[in-house]
Amino acid sequence: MAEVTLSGLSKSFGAAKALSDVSLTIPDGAFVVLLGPTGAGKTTTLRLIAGLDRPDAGDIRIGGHSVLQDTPAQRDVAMVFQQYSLYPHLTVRENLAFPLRSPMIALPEAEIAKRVAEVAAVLHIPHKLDNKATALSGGEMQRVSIGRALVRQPRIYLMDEPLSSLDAKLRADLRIELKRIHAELGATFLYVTHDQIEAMTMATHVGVLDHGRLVQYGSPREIYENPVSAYVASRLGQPRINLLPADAFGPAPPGATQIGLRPEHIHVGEGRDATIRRVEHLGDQTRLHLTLGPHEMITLTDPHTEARPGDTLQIRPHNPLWFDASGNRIQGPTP
Ligand SMILES: Nc1ncnc2c1ncn2[C@@H]1O[C@H](COP(=O)(O)OP(=O)(O)OP(=O)(O)O)[C@@H](O)[C@H]1O
Repeated sequence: MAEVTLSGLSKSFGAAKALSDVSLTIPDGAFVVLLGPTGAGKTTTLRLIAGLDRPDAGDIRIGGHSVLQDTPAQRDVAMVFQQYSLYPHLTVRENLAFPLRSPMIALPEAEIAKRVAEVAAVLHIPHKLDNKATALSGGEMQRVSIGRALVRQPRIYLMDEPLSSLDAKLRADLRIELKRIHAELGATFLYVTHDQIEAMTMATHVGVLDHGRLVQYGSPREIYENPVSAYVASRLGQPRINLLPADAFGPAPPGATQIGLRPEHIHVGEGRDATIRRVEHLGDQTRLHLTLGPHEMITLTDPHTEARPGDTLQIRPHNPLWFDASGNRIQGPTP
């Protein structure tokens, strides 16, 4: 286990700047989730820490020691990719044991057998241990990929959307398992996901990347409740935060050009008339799609709502977020 410190990390690929001056400390035992749209630099960050790419500038320290001169194996980190990477001709048992037989680790066979059995149980694949990797479903292969990282008990786990190819049930099960492994082993995780629920439920810290820059780093709650910009605010929250012209409900604080409204910022029962366009029952939430003058918004409502498309209701903002012309957050009173 170890603290990871990135200082002034930059990386370009030709003319494309993948990371710009990223500084970030991942405390020992933290579960850090990186968020950002495609191309923001998430995978590049993981690859630099793993030693699969070299930064153009900056330093990477693990446990206080710069690892820039270390090989990937010496760094003692395990990376799980979005796409499974198994040896197809080996069985699941052999795939899981493989990292433990490398010259740098070379554990006794009895210890290997024990770790393989433990990890297979965690990932619900003990009955598949003697199958060839090619005889597995996609979800099973991905579990074996995760298992290959877990058996090693590295100092740091780097995971790049490891659950995105799995079905919803398995994803939910493995989310709980990963969180349990994190809590039990006290391991340090750096984890990339586009999945809201993974970010909110697993992260101790969230880092938001925008075009290779780290724009905010804090607890999931801080990022959700106190975003520094409209961009950050749009990264968390389902439905997504509604961004409307600042004067959509009346006077706005000086400098504000946009008002940001999450469902909890929308008070229903008084204010401006909004028309219901659609009532969307998603099982775990019921969404109202609203039209407010020329604007469209989405909010949440009671699952047993009697509301119908075409109905009108009154809404007003309640402690909304305000943003200036550059999208930066500004503090302001509720109008
Ligand atoms: N090997 C490479 N060669 C050229 N350009 C690259 C390479 N790897 C990454 N890039 C570029 O660097 C930028 C950041 O890429 P990166 O893969 O880190 O993004 P990401 O946030 O992980 O995106 P995604 O969510 O799609 O995985 C992108 O513009 C990408 O095209």
